[in-house]
Amino acid sequence: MEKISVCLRVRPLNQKEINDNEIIAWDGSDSKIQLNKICLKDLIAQKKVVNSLIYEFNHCYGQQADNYYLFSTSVKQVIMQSLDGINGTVIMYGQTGSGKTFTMLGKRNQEMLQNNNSNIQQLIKESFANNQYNDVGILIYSMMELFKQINIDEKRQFEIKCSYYEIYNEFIYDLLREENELSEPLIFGTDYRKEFVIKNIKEYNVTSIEDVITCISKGEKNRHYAETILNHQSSRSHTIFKVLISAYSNESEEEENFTFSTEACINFIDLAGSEKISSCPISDDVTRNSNRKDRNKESSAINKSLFFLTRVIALKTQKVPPQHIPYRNSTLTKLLKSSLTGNFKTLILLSINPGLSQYDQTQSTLRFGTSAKLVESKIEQNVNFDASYSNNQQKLNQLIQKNKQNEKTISDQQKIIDSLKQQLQASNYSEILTNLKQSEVQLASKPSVSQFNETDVSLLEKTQELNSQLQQEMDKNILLEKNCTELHKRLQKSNEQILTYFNSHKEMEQQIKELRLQNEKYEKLSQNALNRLSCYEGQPNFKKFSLDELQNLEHQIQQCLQEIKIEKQRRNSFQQLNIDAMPLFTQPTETLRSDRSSASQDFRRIEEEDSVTKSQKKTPKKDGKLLQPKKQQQSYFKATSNRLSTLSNYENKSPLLKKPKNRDAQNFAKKVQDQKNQKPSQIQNEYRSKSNDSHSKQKGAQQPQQEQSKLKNDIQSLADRLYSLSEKFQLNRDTKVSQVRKSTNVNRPEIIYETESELLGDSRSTVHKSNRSAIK
Ligand SMILES: Nc1ncnc2c1ncn2[C@@H]1O[C@H](COP(=O)(O)OP(=O)(O)OP(=O)(O)O)[C@@H](O)[C@H]1O
Repeated sequence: MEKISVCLRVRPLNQKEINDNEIIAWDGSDSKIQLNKICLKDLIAQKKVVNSLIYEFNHCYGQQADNYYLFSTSVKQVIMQSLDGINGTVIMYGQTGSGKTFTMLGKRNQEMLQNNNSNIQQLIKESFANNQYNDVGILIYSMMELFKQINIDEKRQFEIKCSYYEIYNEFIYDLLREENELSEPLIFGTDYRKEFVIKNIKEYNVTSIEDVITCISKGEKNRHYAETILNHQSSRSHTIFKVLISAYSNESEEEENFTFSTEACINFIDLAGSEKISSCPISDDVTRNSNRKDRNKESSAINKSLFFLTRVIALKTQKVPPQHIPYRNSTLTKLLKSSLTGNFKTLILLSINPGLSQYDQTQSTLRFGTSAKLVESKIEQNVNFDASYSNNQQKLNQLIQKNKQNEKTISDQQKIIDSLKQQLQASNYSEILTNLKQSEVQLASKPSVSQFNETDVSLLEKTQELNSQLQQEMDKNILLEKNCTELHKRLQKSNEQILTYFNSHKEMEQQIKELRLQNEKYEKLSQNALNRLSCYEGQPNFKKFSLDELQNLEHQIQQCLQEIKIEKQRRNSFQQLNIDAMPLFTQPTETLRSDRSSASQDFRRIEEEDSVTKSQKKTPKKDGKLLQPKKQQQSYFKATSNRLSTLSNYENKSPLLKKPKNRDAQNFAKKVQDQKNQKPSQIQNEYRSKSNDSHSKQKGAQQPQQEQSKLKNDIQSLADRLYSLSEKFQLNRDTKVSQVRKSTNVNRPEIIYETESELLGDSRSTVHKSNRSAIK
């Protein structure tokens, strides 16, 4: 047993109610609703309530909830179960103007139906696009869902039928009938289960949502509306939109030889307003234009039916329900009997106006809902095993019809043959003969009546089978096409990737080529080195190295080379210094020369003076230079002659210094360098002595010129630096070479020198070599 679901929807206040300063009386949550504190106080003061009442339902939808949300959270499950043969009923209950029709049909759909505009697809599209889910009602959303599920179900075939009728003044009217038949009320009968059924109601086959809209549209036109003050378009009848869903399984149960099928119906019931007549005043216009008696009659019929509905529910929910429940008291209860007694999944949607002024009506709706939710029903699946039989019966009828047609064709053909035969007997026309033959052939190709009966059934089955196979193949084809396009896309992507890989592969090949060349070069180098190394293999101290040792050795050599390189750079800078210093070297030579000539002149003059002094025995003149004492003169003479001899000595030893002043500076520097490389210490000494000589001569000559002394100083410092650097350079070299020798135990300077020049790319390896030997 399953309890009836009861949900509540609270509509927002409309503009008129806002203008009238209507107060919202109710606070709702997910499943509960209660009077808010301010209104509760008021009502307690008015002695309408004693304390707060909390009403609880399956779901409470607030003012913001829309139709689609309501459908998806409550109605959808009823629809889904109907596809499996479980009946369903969705009942809208509430006072007039509380939003029952709004929920059932939707805001814009309602207008659309009244304006003969049936572009439902457009409306649905727009409502989804604009998030206006109140434009369409739960009925359309349900039917949409139904068709959606049917279309994706491959194992079953469905047949959907719709009927639309109303209970007006306790009479049932078929809303889908033509206008002239509308006034004829329908009557009740009972089916084999003793359930009430409406006789002769029209059922329309529907295959799309458009078909459904056509039905509703037709019904809405015929529906009885009347204007009340509470609601401009108040429904004055209970309307029922009934949907019959029959499902046939495609897979027959071999053993039992029947086709499994289910049947279910869903009733969408929009009840008329549940208000009391007293609280439902009729507008003046209506009073003027129509019969007030009619309106009262309508209202009393509505109220009566709703009263009996409430009563039935109350009886059913008693602790011990009475054996007899008076369903027959009203048309509505008769109709709802099956929905309330069992085998129906029933959902009651209560709608309320939240205004304080509508408190009594709302309270009555809430009470109805509270008792309704206690009603239990036994839900079972409606399985119809007879459906296969009726289905087969239908097929048989079709075959019989076909046979009849074929029989007629055969008899027609026979008649033609007979007439042709007669013609043939009358004359021997070949044309007639051929016609006859053709007719006979045609006739032979047609199955006989008896044959037809047997073969046609199997043919039909085969055709169906082939059709389904064809469908399957087509589906497969579509799938394959999809896969193909997908694969094609992937292939394109892969091609692009291959192209990029190809390009990078090309680049890498080029790089590999270059690396190979380098490798070859290095291999050659290492081969050369190995060859040279092999020369030493025979030597007694030769030791074979492990890879680590060789690597270590190589590292040391690299370090040594690095230092050599630095020394080289230093030497280059010395060269540059030499070039810069060249004019300084040439200058003192010239000065020395002039010194020598002036000194020899002085010497001669002193000798002359000496001889004159000797002969005349006179005191020397007072002009300084010539008035020196003899001792001084002698020592000066001695010093000068010493200096001169040193200079000439120096000139003999260093012919380069004798070179004229305009000699090419570069050449000079180079040769100085060469000389320095050969005998650095000797040259340095010479420079020193030269410098000293020059200094002392200048002193002796008493020609203290500042410039000259500065130049001399410069030369001296340069010479010193050159000397020390050259010494240092030699020392470094020797130390390194001896270190390497020590570490390798082999005396093989050639290897180092050659490797150095090869690795540094120095074309002057021979110079280094010779230099090295010189240094050694
Ligand atoms: N949830 C809602 N949001 C906005 N407007 C609503 C809502 N519910 C109802 N309305 C408006 O309230 C008015 C009355 O609604 P509706 O006609 O659906 O009431 P009803 O309960 O069907 O009344 P009756 O029983 O008299 O037919 C309509 O103008 C409708 O647009």
